[in-house]
Amino acid sequence: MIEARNVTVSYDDVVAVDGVTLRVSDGEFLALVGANGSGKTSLVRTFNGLVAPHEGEVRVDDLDVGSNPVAARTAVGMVFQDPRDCFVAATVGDDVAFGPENLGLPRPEIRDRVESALAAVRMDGREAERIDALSGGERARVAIAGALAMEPAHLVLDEPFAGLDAPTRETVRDRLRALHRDGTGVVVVTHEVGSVIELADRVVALADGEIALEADVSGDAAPDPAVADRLTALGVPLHEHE
Ligand SMILES: Nc1ncnc2c1ncn2[C@@H]1O[C@H](COP(=O)(O)OP(=O)(O)OP(=O)(O)O)[C@@H](O)[C@H]1O
Repeated sequence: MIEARNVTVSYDDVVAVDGVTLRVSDGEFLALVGANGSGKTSLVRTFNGLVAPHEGEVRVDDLDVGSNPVAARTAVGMVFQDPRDCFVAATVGDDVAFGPENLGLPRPEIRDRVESALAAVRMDGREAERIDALSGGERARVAIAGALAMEPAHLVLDEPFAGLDAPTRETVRDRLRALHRDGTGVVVVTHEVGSVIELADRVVALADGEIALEADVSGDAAPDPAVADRLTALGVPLHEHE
């Protein structure tokens, strides 16, 4: 479980996250939504210690993240909005293998994980390609594959659909659906609610660093109209044209 208690994150005089308390259960699929600048990225970065809360605390599997950063990063895999800085190897295959190698897994298992993670983002068979020769969308896909290959208990993806073409979006969505079905906790940070609502158990919307809406949407073919109205009012309509 990921548990943020009364978390505040500030940058100089900007309060990005303002006293948020949020629990993400094991195996839960949470859509964390909100307009640009509402604090989504800052909040999730506290989940594995990339950002330290200025107030409050974050616990993962009942361990304080600040004092157990390695455990937190193993339990909570994160894919960034801008993956440019997160590559550690020159080629696609070596980059995706890096995390599993650090877990000390046997070679065949590493190979299987890399293959499966690359297939999930429609990059199968491209292990030997250089990352610096890939397009932005392809790099985003490799970043997702790198996190998938770690098979963390919780996977946090920050705007995972940005820059992906329609078939790849569908493939990534299918993989997230399958991961959730198999028990992985998934947190998708997005301002496109419509792209994840069918997959999610719960939607939490942030506005000005605070939780403005929390709604159970599991099993709903279409969310409650009141929830849809509220999301529109918060600047994150279910459908882009609203
Ligand atoms: N490194 C930083 N330094 C200064 N201010 C920052 C920094 N990161 C975020 N902020 C500010 O904190 C607030 C929340 O930003 P954050 O990126 O967490 O929100 P967000 O909901 O993820 O937004 P977006 O969808 O645009 O990524 C914004 O006002 C933003 O400008």
